[in-house]
Amino acid sequence: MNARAEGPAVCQNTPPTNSHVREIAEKVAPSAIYNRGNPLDSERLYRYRFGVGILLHCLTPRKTIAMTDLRSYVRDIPDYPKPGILFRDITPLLADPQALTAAVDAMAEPFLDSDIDVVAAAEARGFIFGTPLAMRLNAGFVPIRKPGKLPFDLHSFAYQLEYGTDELQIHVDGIKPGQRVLIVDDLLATGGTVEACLRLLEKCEAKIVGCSFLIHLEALGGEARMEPYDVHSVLKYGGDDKEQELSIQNEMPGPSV
Ligand SMILES: O=P(O)(O)OC[C@H]1O[C@H](OP(=O)(O)OP(=O)(O)O)[C@H](O)[C@@H]1O
Ligand SMILES: Nc1ncnc2[nH]cnc12
Repeated sequence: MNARAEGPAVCQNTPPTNSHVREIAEKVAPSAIYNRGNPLDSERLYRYRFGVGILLHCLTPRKTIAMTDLRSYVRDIPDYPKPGILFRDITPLLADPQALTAAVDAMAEPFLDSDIDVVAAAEARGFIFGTPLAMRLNAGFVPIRKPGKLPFDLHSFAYQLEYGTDELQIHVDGIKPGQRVLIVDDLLATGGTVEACLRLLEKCEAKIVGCSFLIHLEALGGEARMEPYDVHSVLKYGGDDKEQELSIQNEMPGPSV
């Protein structure tokens, strides 16, 4: 019997009401809603709908993305933003729901049982991953920002680029002494950005549990600047293309990309 054709008009975009479900269920499987002759009460009806929902969720095939495939969502752009830089562009990965979920899951996985209180991340790309990781880890999120963006009292850390300096800031009350903090960023290159984050968190007297990156450009030696802290990265780009593998941070200061 085609219950949908003969039954009530159930809008595809809104959840069916209990009376819709009861009416359809009576036609499709009357035995499912009657127990020893008693009509299904609303609590049992709710449980029935909940159970069917869970079952359907578990049985629905979902696209999962292996780590090897995740790499294919990162696009290499030679000579951007300046000649000699091989830019690792994550926008295709961000645009794909499964790839984005797989990336966040893989970045969070080693820290699921680490009792993280707070995820800290530097703008702008760090924010993209920092917030969903905080939610995965049931932690708060604290932004680390470029000068002129945070309104309250600040800790600041200025750091050297090849030609010039840059600076990052955090609210003095962003992290309470002893809170367990995970640093998150999309990419580790020379380590200048994450080193600045570490120094700011040390000023807050945070307990730094580790750092999680989506991409690690290993040829640039950023890991050495992070000792003694634990580093986790999902996609490692080795030293084979050392000539081209440069951090945009080592170039003349220009507009942030
Ligand atoms: O290890 P490093 O040599 O410091 O390079 C890595 C940093 O470079 C990028 O940020 P960028 O400063 O370009 O800013 P954005 O996030 O605003 O794009 C990236 O998001 C990292 O934070
Ligand atoms: N090579 C690179 N590609 C993308 N983002 C970067 N940030 C620093 N270096 C980078």
